[in-house]
Amino acid sequence: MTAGIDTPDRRGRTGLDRTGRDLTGNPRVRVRDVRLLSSHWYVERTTTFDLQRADGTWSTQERETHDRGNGATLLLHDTERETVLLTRQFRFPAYVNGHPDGMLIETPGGLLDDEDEHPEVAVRREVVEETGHTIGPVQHVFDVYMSPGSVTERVSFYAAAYGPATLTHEGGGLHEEGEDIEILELPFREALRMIRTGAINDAKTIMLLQWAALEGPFAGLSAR
Ligand SMILES: Nc1nc2c(ncn2[C@@H]2O[C@H](COP(=O)(O)OP(=O)(O)O[C@H]3O[C@H](CO)[C@@H](O)[C@H](O)[C@@H]3O)[C@@H](O)[C@H]2O)c(=O)[nH]1
Ligand SMILES: [Mg+2]
Repeated sequence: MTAGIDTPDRRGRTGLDRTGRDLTGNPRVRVRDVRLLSSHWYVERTTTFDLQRADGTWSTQERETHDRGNGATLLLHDTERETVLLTRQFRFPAYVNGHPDGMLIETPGGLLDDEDEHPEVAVRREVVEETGHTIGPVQHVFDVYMSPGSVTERVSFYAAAYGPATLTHEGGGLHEEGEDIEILELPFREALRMIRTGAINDAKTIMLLQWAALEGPFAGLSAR
């Protein structure tokens, strides 16, 4: 008996070694075996598959995947005041890999509750929890694989307006889940400058700020 396969793991999951076995979308890929390596909080697997090369010959590959589900994130913008609302929180994976203090400036967001939750529903919940703003209409921007060689996560990106009228809660994240999130309002131009200096160095945040400048709510506003 193995937790996560035939008995529930610490998060109640079973059958974790079945993921990927029934894929049929690509005739040049044949999944042979899936091994569960870990299901402590997120799920690590190694999958053996045959892959047909462009010249028609087949090779066998083994690839590890880190599966933590999918995520969603959102840029809060105030086009009148030319500001954005970002979060700041401690991120251990960045801290352990060279970030001076691990305090990352990010657009709010988080993981979907499960694979059936719509990312727009998830992003509204995360934005209220983290910033206190209950947003109106949201604009879908793009869906992105952030690290496709190893991490399965697909992140859905959105944007929405915020202002005094959307502030309904306190924000700051869920204390019972260990979240302690600062809210940071920045002039949009200042946020763009912070990408240049490295003060903002989270991928999703940079992507949304640059999208906003290129073709989003701040298109046409000079970055200087
Ligand atoms: N015990 C435990 N708790 C964890 C662990 N990893 C995360 N958590 C908890 O799980 C929750 C995750 O918070 P979310 O707001 O849902 O996710 P996030 O970490 O902010 O961001 C995720 O989504 C982003 C996309 O918007 C991603 O960019 C980011 O990498 C991450 O996947 C937090 O309460 C955190 O404390 C872990 O290893 N152990
Ligand atoms: Mg979050």
